[in-house]
Amino acid sequence: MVKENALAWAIIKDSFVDLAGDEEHSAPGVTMASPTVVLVPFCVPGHLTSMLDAGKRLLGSSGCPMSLTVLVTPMTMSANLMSQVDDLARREAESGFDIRFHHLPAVELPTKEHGAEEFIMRFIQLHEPYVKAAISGMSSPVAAVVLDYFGTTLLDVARELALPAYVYFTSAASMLALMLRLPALDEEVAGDLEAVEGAVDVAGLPPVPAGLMPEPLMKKDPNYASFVYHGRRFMEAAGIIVNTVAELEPAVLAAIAEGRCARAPRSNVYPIGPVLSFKPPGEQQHECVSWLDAQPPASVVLLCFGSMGGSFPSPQVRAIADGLERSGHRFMWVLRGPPPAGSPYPTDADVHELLPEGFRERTKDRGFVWPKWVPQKDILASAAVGGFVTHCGWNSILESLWHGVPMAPWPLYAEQHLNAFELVSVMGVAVGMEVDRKRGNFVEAAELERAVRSLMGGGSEEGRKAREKAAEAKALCRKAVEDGGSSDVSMQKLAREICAKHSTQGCEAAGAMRSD
Ligand SMILES: COc1cc(-c2[o+]c3cc(O)cc([O-])c3cc2O[C@@H]2O[C@H](CO)[C@H](O)[C@H](O)[C@H]2O)cc(OC)c1O
Ligand SMILES: O=c1ccn([C@@H]2O[C@H](COP(=O)(O)OP(=O)(O)O)[C@@H](O)[C@H]2O)c(=O)[nH]1
Repeated sequence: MVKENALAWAIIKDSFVDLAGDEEHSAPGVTMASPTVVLVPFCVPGHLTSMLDAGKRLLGSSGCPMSLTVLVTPMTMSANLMSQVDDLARREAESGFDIRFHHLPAVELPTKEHGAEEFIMRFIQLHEPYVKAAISGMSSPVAAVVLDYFGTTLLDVARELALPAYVYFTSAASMLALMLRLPALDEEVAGDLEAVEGAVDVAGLPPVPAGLMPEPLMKKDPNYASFVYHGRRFMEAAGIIVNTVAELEPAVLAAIAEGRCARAPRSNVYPIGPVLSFKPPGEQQHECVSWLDAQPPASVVLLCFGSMGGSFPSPQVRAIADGLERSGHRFMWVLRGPPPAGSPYPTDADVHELLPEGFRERTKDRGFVWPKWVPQKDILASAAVGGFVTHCGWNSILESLWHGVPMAPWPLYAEQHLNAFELVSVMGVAVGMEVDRKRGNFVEAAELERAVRSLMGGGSEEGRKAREKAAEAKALCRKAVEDGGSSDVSMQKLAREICAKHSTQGCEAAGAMRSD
């Protein structure tokens, strides 16, 4: 089972290795004369690929010719991640988009005495001189800088260079609203949020039970302080680009725009989602997808728990197995092995060792247990999948909604309890499931059985509503990214704004860079 604080730390310990370099990869023959938008992602796959895909959409929507320059920060680079970035760079070089990857030098790691998010913030801050030097030395005029939401310290660099800076938010608008609310909430609540009884008020959301707050917000430590810091600094950005769909989170987006979350209106928020990174076509069909192809429509419940989940202690594995067996439904269960010491990422599972005796034999005609990484997007695209038991990572949620698959939320870490709350209590696209956060997010077998039955058509009103709402969400998501849809319009507005700022502020920025 994922231990939330330990997990956050492990992510960092695993990810940070010293790697230096300043190679650049770009499309052959590309000249960088057009203005460039500089992306500064948090270099873990979920953040990097999402920002890159959003950037490509920006190029596609832009009225003026623009290129992208990705500043690759080796701060979060494991050798594996590094090679993934190189693959990505190679693929992009062939994609025809005008994209350049610029590797920043490694910096000395700060001490790790506090939590993961505070560490990330300070580490990004240490990159300031390199980011500034890289931007100042670019051969193309810089139109704008786009920062990861953990990287708001770099707003200082953008200000010094007189460049418009945007924040790219890879999670839900509800989490954004909470972060914008934090500076005021911090003053209102004297002690730790975990001691708050009842609910936390976030405009645009129903009262959020305090027990569902993201883990780093529970205790007022430096880690918590980093979230308050980002929440405050979001207000300085030229705009916040959010991977969400206006029609999925209308109330919370309105509250942000009208200044009911922060102390001032935050009008330049651009919901441009869903930004989903699809792999290039042509790869061989995965075994899981082949198995699904042989199942009836909407008959299989998928259980998959994100990049860091899927490994559970044996009482939980037994409870899942019992719950699935008793539900009587078809299932595809991505069961992973425990992460190696110091890593947050699960290993391939030894299913014979992990599963209760006889379980596979008894369920072989209707169940598929897969011990490794799966192509989750392809699986959710299968007509056979009728429900998704998910850890509620925001990317997984968007992928599920894109395919109209209703969910049963099993949040594990980060902001996922808040996401789960929104799915059930606001969007209505999920059936609630009781997850005992105090017992390491334990779910009892009978509770899983109940949720799966409800989700998959056991006659419950909640399940029927979730299926109906998920189908509606699918239509909303697809419409949003079509020409003239809300996300398309939002992206065009952003592109126009960047072009307009560039033409009016270009001279000022060029002056600021030259004088450095
Ligand atoms: C949004 O609030 C939180 C996010 C995170 C968090 O931290 C993190 C750290 C890493 O070193 C690597 C990561 O991949 C990672 C991811 C992450 O959040 C997830 O990001 C996804 C986008 O890639 C998506 O938005 C998911 O919903 C997030 O859960 C950690 C955290 O507290 C520990 C947060 O409160
Ligand atoms: O076995 C897996 C586990 C995860 N994913 C993908 O990894 C991403 C997970 O991102 P999310 O925001 O849901 O959660 P996180 O892993 O950041 O907690 C999503 O795109 C999933 O489709 C996948 O393809 N196969």
